[in-house]
Amino acid sequence: MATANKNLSQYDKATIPDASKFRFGIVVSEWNDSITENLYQGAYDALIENGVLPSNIIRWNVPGSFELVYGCKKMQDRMVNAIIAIGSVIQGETKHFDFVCEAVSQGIKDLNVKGETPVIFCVLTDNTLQQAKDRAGGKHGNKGTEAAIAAIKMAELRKNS
Ligand SMILES: Nc1c(NC[C@H](O)[C@H](O)[C@H](O)CO)[nH]c(=O)[nH]c1=O
Ligand SMILES: CC(=O)[C@@H](O)COP(=O)(O)O
Repeated sequence: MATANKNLSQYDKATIPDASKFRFGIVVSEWNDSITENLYQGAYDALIENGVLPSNIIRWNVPGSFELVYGCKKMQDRMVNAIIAIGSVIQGETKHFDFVCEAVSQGIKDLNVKGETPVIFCVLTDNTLQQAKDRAGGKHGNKGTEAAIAAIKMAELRKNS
């Protein structure tokens, strides 16, 4: 189902595990920070709404989405139950968009394969700034909220596995 047909901020609270004992790392790209700050706020608010203590949320910033992979790799060395990687990649004039998106998605996939701490892919890859705005608290909701819920569910899966 395309994002246009759902709201990224909607979830059934009854299906969310108790997150009060979990610790989360959030690594945030500074590129397109008008978007990434909205994504972070959506993720932070959803974690708090589901019982996570503010002191159990660790935030690090990285320059761009390409550096999310390194930042999340180092975050995996910390005592957190799950990690959220937040970025916004927007198509420019060149093929650079393709290389950044590929590197980040493959890199975060690799961290999930090789590491013990789940890393949630909260990286928007949009054709336009408007598409990014629509998915970072706009008409399609907030991808950060969706990512926080995924992080809680994956932390619970890791605990029970
Ligand atoms: N164009 C975007 C970038 N580009 C920067 C790279 O992510 C990286 O920081 C640079 O190549 C140095 O290694 N990053 C984004 O997050 N979003 C963009 O739209
Ligand atoms: C995703 C990017 O790196 C891109 O926004 C950079 O813009 P350009 O392709 O015009 O250099």
